[in-house]
Amino acid sequence: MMYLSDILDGLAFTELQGSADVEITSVTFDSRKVEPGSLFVAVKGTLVDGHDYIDQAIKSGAIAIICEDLPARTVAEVDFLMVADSGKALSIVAANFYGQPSEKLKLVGVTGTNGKTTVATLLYQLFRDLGYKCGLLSTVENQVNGTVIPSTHTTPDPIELNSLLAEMVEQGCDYCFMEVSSHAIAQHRIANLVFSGGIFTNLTHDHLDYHKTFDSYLKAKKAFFDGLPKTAFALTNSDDKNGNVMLQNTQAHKKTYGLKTMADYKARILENQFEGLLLHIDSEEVWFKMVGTFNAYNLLAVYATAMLLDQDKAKVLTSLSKLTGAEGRFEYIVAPNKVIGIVDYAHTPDAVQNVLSTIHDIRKGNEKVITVIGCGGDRDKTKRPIMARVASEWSDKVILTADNPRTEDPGQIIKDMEEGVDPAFKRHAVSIVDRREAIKTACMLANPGDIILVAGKGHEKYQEINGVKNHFDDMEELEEQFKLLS
Ligand SMILES: CC(=O)N[C@H]1[C@@H](OP(=O)(O)OP(=O)(O)OC[C@H]2O[C@@H](n3ccc(=O)[nH]c3=O)[C@H](O)[C@@H]2O)O[C@H](CO)[C@@H](O)[C@@H]1O[C@H](C)C(=O)N[C@@H](C)C(=O)N[C@H](CCC(=O)O)C(=O)O
Ligand SMILES: Nc1ncnc2c1ncn2[C@@H]1O[C@H](COP(=O)(O)OP(=O)(O)OP(=O)(O)O)[C@@H](O)[C@H]1O
Ligand SMILES: N[C@H](CCC[C@H](N)C(=O)O)C(=O)O
Ligand SMILES: [Mg+2]
Repeated sequence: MMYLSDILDGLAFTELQGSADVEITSVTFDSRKVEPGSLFVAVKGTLVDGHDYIDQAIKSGAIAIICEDLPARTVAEVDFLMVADSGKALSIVAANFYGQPSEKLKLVGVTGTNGKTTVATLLYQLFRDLGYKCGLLSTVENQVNGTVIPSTHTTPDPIELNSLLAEMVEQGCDYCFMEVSSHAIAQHRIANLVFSGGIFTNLTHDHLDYHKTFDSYLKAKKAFFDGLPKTAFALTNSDDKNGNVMLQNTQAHKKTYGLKTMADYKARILENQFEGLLLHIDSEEVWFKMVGTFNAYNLLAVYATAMLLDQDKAKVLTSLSKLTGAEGRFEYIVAPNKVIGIVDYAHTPDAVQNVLSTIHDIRKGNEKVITVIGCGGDRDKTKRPIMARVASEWSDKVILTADNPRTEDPGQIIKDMEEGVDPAFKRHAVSIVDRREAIKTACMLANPGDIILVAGKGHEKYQEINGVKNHFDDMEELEEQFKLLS
């Protein structure tokens, strides 16, 4: 049994009416999920204002309301608590409601533009292999020690987040590795969690629709490190231009990793091939199954984290050398006629550049590179022409197509992309709106040995059009087409 007074610890509020001694059945910020006895937290969102749904919440049985502004009509039996920031308040009461689960395991957060899913997944796989019970919160999926729970966000909302952490504690997990998105930091989804460590991967162009400027995107990421406790470690990529900025104001133990600059944890690439990476890492030479320079960074970040968490070096390197990371990240298949198909979640200019330069570095000869790429609707429009430019400059042929159009016209998204293709590369580029047709055309154009990169959707099993998610799987499409190539 949980009383309102039990879940207000750490919350600065003014109580206007009612009594904190009411029993709370659930906490929610969505009036549609209110049930009798719920505490409803009214949050000002990006589309609508949760305060407009207070009446609805009360009708559905809410017994207490947390809000920033008092509604015109209040109800005597309902407790109203006024706070300065409902988003922050939501995180505080959610953590209290679920018994502060982040304090009961070692929680490690990964932030940065690219590489979060890869690093968090590798850590989860590594620590399970080392014998620990673990949890994972990621874009691809959430996991509680092997049990998969589908994920809808890179970082869940505070209620789902704390409820998943509580489940991990219940199942006896020692660690949880989670992605920390910039949206989550800005919306205080992670406020009030107790982290044992934070990892920074890199910062490049993304999400400017939401953060408006690169500087405010940077500040959002930095806020995660600013908020880490003294007992935590803060591990940054010292080769990234903003790597050290992240640690400027943190009180956590500062640690660095890098391939080029001075760092606490260093590695050097000895071989970079389709079959994997040979790294000189912390005085050892080890083969890994992961491909490309960007994965050398991811592997080094994971290795450094394992060291900071006091794991045995030899065991860590042996285990890491076997791992292949997350689904839909540089996954490849080979057709009977030796055409190679790669599915990769590259959906930022930097990721597209990284994956294509990796393909260039590791191809055996002069095989053609054919890239199929689109950009998501209702997301950062400014990255569209840049992604198309990078793709056309680094490919022998590029097919611009739809990604998740969401509520936008896919033809218009492709037009935005076309703007970025330099005239010198125009002859390399064609536009085919239908993604299935685009993949099919790439397969028809490929000769034995050529490489087809299908970028942007990685693990996604759907294409979202006007709020409907239709089944679509890049790898499945390639497999179908590859059956016909002999
Ligand atoms: C732009 C954005 O980030 N939106 C997120 C945000 O919603 P919001 O506050 O803007 O919601 P809103 O629709 O304006 O509603 C405001 C409030 O009114 C409430 N409401 C609304 C309607 C109603 O009938 N009753 C009601 O109570 C809502 O529950 C909400 O509390 O907070 C919600 C709860 O956490 C999120 O589900 C929602 O994610 C939307 C669906 C989304 O697409 N988010 C993406 C952009 C996102 O968060 N991506 C990041 C990063 C991706 C990455 O780089 O990996 C992620 O972490 O996944
Ligand atoms: N360390 C890295 N540096 C740059 N690019 C990377 C790095 N790791 C992965 N990538 C590229 O970015 C893509 C996405 O990787 P990943 O899913 O690990 O990133 P993410 O940060 O979780 O992305 P999201 O913001 O969507 O959650 C990969 O498919 C690859 O092309
Ligand atoms: N986590 C990223 C995913 C982008 C994936 C791409 N397929 C798209 O739909 O834009 C985002 O929310 O921006
Ligand atoms: Mg991710």
